[in-house]
Amino acid sequence: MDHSDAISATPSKLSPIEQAKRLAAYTAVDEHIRPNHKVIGIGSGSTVPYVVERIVQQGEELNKNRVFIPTGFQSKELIVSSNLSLGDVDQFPTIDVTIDGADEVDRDLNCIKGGGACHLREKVLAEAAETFILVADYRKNAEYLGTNFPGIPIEVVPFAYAKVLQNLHHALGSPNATLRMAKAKAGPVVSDNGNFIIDAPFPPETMKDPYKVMTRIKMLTGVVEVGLFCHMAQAAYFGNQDGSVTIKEQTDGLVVERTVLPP
Ligand SMILES: O=C(CO)[C@H](O)[C@H](O)COP(=O)(O)O
Repeated sequence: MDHSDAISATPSKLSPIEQAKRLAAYTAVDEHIRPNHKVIGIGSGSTVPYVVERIVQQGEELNKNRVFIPTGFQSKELIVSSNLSLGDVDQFPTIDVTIDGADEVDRDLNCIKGGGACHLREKVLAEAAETFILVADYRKNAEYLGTNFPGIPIEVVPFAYAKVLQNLHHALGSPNATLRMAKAKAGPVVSDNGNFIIDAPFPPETMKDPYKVMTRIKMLTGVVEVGLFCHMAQAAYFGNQDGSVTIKEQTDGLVVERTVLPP
């Protein structure tokens, strides 16, 4: 199977955005999930089901000897419903490859994550992985973070949320930081870890140095994890509208870009 499968399979059933997600996911799996990989981290979001779909297509023979580590409730369900073996990072603190979605990726492969409030576990699985790969559609491919996805998701322990919000508003330069509210429940979003999520937008100048802003936020007492992943990804795959895939990858300490053209 190759890149063309992601374009040809039931095209009419998928919207152009969904096709772009699937293209990215299939290409990333084809290039990074090898027969010798036995411990695989599965991220969260709407692109990741295509990652699992492609892994399942690699066949039972390969998958029967593998264990899959989820980043949260959604990916756990995905692994179980795909009849793949479930593990956890406390059993497997070293992961061969983790593939995950992203809310935005910059030219240096830094990214914003946490749109689905899963970024604590996602960062643990990214850090535990020998190789960490991002998959997304073309809308997530940006020069700088904060271009299309303005807020940085921040997981906080519930009793500290008001103090952290105040720190963000008055000391860190994010006057519009807000507590993320649930859509089908009264009150705030509660993460898989029982915590709250703050979304903190920062001015473009600040976002040009995501590592600096990440460390400043992380130093606030009450913050559990920041949805900025700096210097972690080896590559990011973006499915494009024309059926091509743009790949940004680390090569000899530099991020280089290549394109896989449609068949
Ligand atoms: O960080 C995440 C969840 O916390 C997701 O990976 C991110 O929101 C991307 O999701 P999608 O593939 O639906 O665009």
